[in-house]
Amino acid sequence: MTAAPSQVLDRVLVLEMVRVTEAAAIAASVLTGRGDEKAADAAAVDAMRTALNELYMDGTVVIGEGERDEAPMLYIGEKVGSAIGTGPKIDIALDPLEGTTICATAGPNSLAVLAIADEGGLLNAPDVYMDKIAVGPGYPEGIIDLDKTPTENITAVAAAKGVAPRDIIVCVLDRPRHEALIAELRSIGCGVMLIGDGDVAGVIATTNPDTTIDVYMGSGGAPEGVLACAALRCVGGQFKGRLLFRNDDERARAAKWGVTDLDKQYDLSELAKGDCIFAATGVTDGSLLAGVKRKGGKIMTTESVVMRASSGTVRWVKGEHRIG
Ligand SMILES: O=P(O)(O)OC[C@H]1O[C@](O)(COP(=O)(O)O)[C@@H](O)[C@@H]1O
Repeated sequence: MTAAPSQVLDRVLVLEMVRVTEAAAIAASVLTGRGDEKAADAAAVDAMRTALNELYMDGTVVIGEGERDEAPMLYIGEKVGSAIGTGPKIDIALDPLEGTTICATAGPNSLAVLAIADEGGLLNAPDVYMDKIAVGPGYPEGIIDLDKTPTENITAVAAAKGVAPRDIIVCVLDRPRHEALIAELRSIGCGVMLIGDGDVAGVIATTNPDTTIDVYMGSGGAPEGVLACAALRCVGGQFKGRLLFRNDDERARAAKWGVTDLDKQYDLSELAKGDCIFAATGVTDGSLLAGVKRKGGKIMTTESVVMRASSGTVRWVKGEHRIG
């Protein structure tokens, strides 16, 4: 699926996005493996906010660290950029440290992540769970459907790939709530790759044959779902998501951010629509990106990816940063 180029998302911003995720990743990396999730997250948030405020834009955080009363920085609705009120109006979805526990325990696949789109381009997903299913590019449109059972989805994907269900690898977050899903997938012979955290990387992994992951399934954060969709818009693939609510408070939160149909099955193009840019920098090593490394005493190396939906361009960026 392609998108018409936005008149607002300046080409310059494509590369500037990397500076922002690099800054967050470097700040978090200093606390990798220190067992302090909050400190690592706070460092990433602070660095990302500072870097965002240097960009020429009138930015609005639509997916961020939470609501204003619970998150002092990068809260939903916060204005960022150096040209508030005058610059191009841009919506921002961000997760300065996706996989806080991974970072705190030096596990794989923690990332600093950012997506931008024209105003209104990203679903203002509340901080609730989302049921998700994703596949990479190359499958017939509509092959995955949350209204179908896991067995039906896997059978369809396997048939389209020309293999048996036992040849399909499904990535699932390792959570007690997924016990029945995992059991069903194993009962039809699928390989289930369990991940401890980090489903943005899990969804994106379906687009990279090297990971061997064919399908992503299960529930995770709704904001992470929108971020993953921004990436899939750029590199191809399909995604379906449905918000999951545990109580009336969560339903009210969704309504507050303009979500009217609470049971809707969202398509990729509704979660991230139009032109968008996605950027990520690895904090720890993972299937998508290498993590931040210290090279000698005063140099940090980073690996990032930045991509744009309208052009389909994917840039892999290696950075060397001199630190004080
Ligand atoms: O841990 P839960 O409650 O199952 O939530 C799943 C979500 O948590 C994560 O694994 C990590 O999120 P954080 O970075 O906020 O810790 C996400 O990738 C995923 O969407």
